[in-house]
Amino acid sequence: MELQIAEVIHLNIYLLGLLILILALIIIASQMKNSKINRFMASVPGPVSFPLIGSAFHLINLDSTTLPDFLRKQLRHYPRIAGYWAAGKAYVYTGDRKILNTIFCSIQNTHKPTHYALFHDLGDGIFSSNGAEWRQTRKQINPSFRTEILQTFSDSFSYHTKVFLDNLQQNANTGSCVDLFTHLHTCTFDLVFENMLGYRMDLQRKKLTYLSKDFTEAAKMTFDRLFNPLFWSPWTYYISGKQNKLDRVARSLRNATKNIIDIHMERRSKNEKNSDLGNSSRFMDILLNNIETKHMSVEKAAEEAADLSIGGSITTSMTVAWALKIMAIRPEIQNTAYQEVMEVSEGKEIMMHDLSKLSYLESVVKETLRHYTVPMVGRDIVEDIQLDENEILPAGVQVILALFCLHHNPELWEKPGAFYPEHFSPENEAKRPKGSFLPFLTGPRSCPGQSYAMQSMKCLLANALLRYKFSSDETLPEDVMDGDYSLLYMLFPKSGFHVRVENRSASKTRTEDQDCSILEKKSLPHFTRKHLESSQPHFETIFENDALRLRSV
Ligand code: HEM
Repeated sequence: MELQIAEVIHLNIYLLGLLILILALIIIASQMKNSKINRFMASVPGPVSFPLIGSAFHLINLDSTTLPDFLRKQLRHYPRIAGYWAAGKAYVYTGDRKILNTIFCSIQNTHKPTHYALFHDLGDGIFSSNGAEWRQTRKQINPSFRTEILQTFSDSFSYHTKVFLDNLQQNANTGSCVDLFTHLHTCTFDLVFENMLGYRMDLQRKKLTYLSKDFTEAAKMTFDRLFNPLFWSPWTYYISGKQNKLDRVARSLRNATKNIIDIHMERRSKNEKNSDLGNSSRFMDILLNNIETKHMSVEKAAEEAADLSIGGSITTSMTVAWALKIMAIRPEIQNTAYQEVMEVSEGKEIMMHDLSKLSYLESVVKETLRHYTVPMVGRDIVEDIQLDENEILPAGVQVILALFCLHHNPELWEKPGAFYPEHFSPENEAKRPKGSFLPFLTGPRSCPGQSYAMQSMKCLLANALLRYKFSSDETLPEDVMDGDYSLLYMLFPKSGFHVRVENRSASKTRTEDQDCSILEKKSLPHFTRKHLESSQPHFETIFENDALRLRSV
């Protein structure tokens, strides 16, 4: 008996010893890791840091409207890199070209930080996913952005551009201003729904602008939440009543994408496969194939579709709205772009194959993106990155990658604060070091929709210039960084996108002459006319009911 007790005591001491050893190893490992982080943070400049709160007090006034000014000060004080401590966590902020390119191109460091989870309410798909799930989705969707697929969107671009321009006609020659944003956002929703999800919603034709308005409101709420730590907890957000509102809007977009998927699946089950639909690389086919092979639930596919519709519509519409607003304020830029479009079009509508000839217009789009694109993105560093010979960015820090600072760095841009399309003339582009302009990022987690975006934006702008002249009484600040913006994925002007629209009498374009029914018949890239007509009433009913239900809540 005594022997047994001694054995138990002996065993317990042994286990206790093992436990202490494991704990000691964990503490040493974490200290080693932290000391790496501590060493790195001590080596980079940054604001003073106090125990517990770190440098968080610097962020007290930061919100979606003060962000541009904050970024500007960062650029001035810490042009290369800065370190911040907040709530015991190390944050690194950088707008440096070399560092940005090194981080973006790192295959291991594609993780998005936890705050991206706040965007799950709007769409819980590729935009915020991480690890194996992200890798798998990304690999699968990449082919749906190939040139040969994009080329099939040509008629669809023409059709929706034409509807957008027709809708603007009621504001033409009235002398009063129209806010372009909702018009454009509804148009780019139509484009993404049709080209990516294989469904013609015709929101513009039906004047269903609520999707743009509700979604914009929900996105604004999410960005406000991002800057308000009080609302980061689901509980406080729920109690504030905001979560309910957000859910309602998000449900509307999710229902839309889920209904589109249901319609496609129904067709597939009835063997109504379009000959060029079944195994193609189009985005919707990829989702449907994944559902059929049970690699993805219908709900997950709807989330992916919602994410893509958001990412693809708000960014392109905002860029086009900015470019038109700027050309309205700066007639000399508008005239040069118009002359180029006229030469290329020879009086006809600009089609997709004409776009590569519009180099000045492309410079205008790029200069617009330089100023107003997504100003910053975040990454969690999960594996050490060698920044240069003597500098390692350690795993465990979160980085804020400030494209805004890169795009306004006086060492890279001749006139950083001016709107100057000549920054993108072939000579100036050749002089600038590689990786100075990253509106779509670079590397494995860059924007897959870059070519789609450039083509759809140029198509909208070129045809808009052919048909209308834009003007405005607003002025641009001498230094673009002095403007009043809020963060809405990109920089959104507080004054909106109000411009006057006038018909260009001398240049009646083919778009104007053309009977829309011809375009309607031409512009069905995914389905035959029969497919669209048969499904349209079904979907419209579901969607409009949703709209009514939402409005009545
Ligand atoms: C002017 C237009 C656009 C701009 C400036 C833009 C910019 C960006 C940026 C900066 C990111 C990275 C975001 C981050 O890491 O936090 C991104 C990601 C993404 N974009 Fe775009 N984008 C545009 C248009 C589009 C379009 C038209 C589509 C699709 C039709 C699209 C689809 C996506 C997707 C799916 C991602 C997530 C990629 C991933 O995480 O692997 N974007 N975009």
